[in-house]
Amino acid sequence: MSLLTLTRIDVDQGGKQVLHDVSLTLERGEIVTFVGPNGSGKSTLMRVLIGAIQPSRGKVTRSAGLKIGYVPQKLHLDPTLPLTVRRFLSLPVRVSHDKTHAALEAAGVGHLCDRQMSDLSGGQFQRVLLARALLAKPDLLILDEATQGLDQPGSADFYSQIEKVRRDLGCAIVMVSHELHVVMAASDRVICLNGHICCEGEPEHVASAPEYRALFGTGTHGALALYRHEHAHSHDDGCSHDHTHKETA
Ligand SMILES: Nc1ncnc2c1ncn2[C@@H]1O[C@H](COP(=O)(O)OP(=O)(O)OP(=O)(O)O)[C@@H](O)[C@H]1O
Repeated sequence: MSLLTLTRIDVDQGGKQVLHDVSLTLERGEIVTFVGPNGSGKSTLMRVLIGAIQPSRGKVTRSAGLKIGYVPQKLHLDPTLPLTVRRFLSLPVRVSHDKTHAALEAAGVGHLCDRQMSDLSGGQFQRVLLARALLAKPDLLILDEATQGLDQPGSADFYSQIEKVRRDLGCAIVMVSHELHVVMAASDRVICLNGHICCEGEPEHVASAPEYRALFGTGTHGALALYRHEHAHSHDDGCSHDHTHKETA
């Protein structure tokens, strides 16, 4: 059975229709990325998936007992507050040391357990937020522009960690991002949103679709092809994704 299905949903906000006639099925273990211009309804759709917004029309069907983990864009913590990573993960509900450690390991930051939250880099902080979302062992992990503010190598590393999370834990992953070339390379399916679903499919298919090109131009297609080439290469020799920086700068 599918994890979650949206059937012909509309969402009205502030007297305006933000989403129109959106239908979507999420399967176990797939990575789906939403792209779309500013104001195209991406965050609104994530809120519908989480259950924070009810659609005005249409139907949302969730599989029984579906567990969702959410990684926000950013989280502001008072920098003067002494708070270790371990304690942060135990707020508001106390979590065992083993579970904390397993979640941090899955997010690629097992070594940061005793560090102060205020000392973490942007990339480390987002991975701790990822670990927090993994604590509940979600079937579906939702990331809403989780790499905003990270530089390009930092984002590429973060998304390669996301692929690892999917491999290790088998959860489905839904992401929103503006970093088309980086995110698309990690996705099984890309959905281009502009108030409605303009086009969807495998990354190459969407990147060459006229609807996508009308919104984003043609520039990202070359970058995507390069990234995919480099990406495959990096698995072979074990080097990092840093070289994507020079390819796409
Ligand atoms: N609570 C609300 N009340 C009124 N309008 C809203 C509300 N939430 C969202 N909107 C409007 O809905 C539209 C879609 O917003 P949303 O944040 O979902 O877009 P987005 O694609 O995530 O944008 P961005 O890429 O800039 O983050 C925007 O025009 C926004 O102003």
